[in-house]
Amino acid sequence: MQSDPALTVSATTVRFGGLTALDDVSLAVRPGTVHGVIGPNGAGKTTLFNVICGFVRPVRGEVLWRGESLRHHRTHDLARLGITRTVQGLGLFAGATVLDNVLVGAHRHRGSSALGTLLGLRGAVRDERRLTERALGVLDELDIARWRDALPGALPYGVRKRVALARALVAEPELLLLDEPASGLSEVEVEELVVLLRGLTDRTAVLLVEHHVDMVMRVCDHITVLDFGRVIADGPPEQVRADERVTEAYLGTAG
Ligand SMILES: Nc1ncnc2c1ncn2[C@@H]1O[C@H](COP(=O)(O)OP(=O)(O)OP(=O)(O)O)[C@@H](O)[C@H]1O
Repeated sequence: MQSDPALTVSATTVRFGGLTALDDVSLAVRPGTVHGVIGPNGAGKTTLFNVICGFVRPVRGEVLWRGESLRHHRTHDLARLGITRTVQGLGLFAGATVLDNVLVGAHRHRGSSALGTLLGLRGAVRDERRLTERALGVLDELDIARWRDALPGALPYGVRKRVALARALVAEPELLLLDEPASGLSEVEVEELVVLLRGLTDRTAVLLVEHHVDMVMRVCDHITVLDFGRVIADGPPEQVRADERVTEAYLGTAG
C-alpha cells in the first residue's frame, strides 16, 4: 500500500505576463522516496521549485504539505515546517567557516536565543553544544568534516555543494528540496551523490529538479516530466524512460 503524499502540488498554474510557465501541474511526493522533476530548458522546473518554496505565487492551484495548504507560506517558514532546500547559487556565507555555515541551518532546533548563548546562560550553552555536535555529525556523514574550519571560497565546488547539503540536512527535514544537485559536479561526484541521496530515504523525502537526466533516472523512485509548463509524463523511471512523449520533448529541443 502506498503512503499518503508528504507534499502535493495540485492543479497549479503560474503566469508571467502572457507566458504560462506552469499549466495545471500536479504531482505528489511520497515519504521515503526520491522524486525528480526533469524537462527541457524553459519547461518550468525552476518555477515549480519556486512555487513550492513560496517565491512564486500561482494564479491557480495550491501546494499541500501533510494535507495542509501552504497557500500563505513564506520561504523562511519552510524549515520550521520540516522542509529545507538547497539553491543553485549555494548561498553560503563567504566570511563564515564551513561549520558556522552548517549551524545556520540548525536554527529550527535552537531552543534558546543567540543572546542567551552570548550571556553564557547554561541552557543556551548546552543547546549550542548539542547543535554543534549534530552539525559535526552531518559534516562527518558527508565526509567533509576535515574542512570544518575552512572558508567556503577556499574549497572545491563539489565540497561547497556538500556544505550546502549539510546545512539543509542538519535541520533534520522531512522534505529536502534540491535545485540541480548534480550541476557542476564531476562524474565521480555525481556517482557519490546518487549513493548519498539513496541513503537519505530512511529519514526524509527528496524532491530534486535536475538537468542531468541519467542521474535522475538512477536515483529517483518517481519522476515528473515537464514540457512547456505541462506534465507530459509521471511515474517510475522505467515508465518515463519508455515514454515516447519524453523522448520527443528532449529530441525536439536538441541542437
Ligand atoms: N520571472 C520570470 N518572468 C518572466 N518569465 C519567466 C520568469 N521565470 C521564468 N520565466 C519563463 O517561464 C518559463 C519556464 O522557466 P523555468 O526557468 O521555470 O524553466 P526551467 O525548466 O527551469 O528551465 P531551465 O532548464 O532552462 O532552467 C520560461 O519560458 C521562462 O523564460
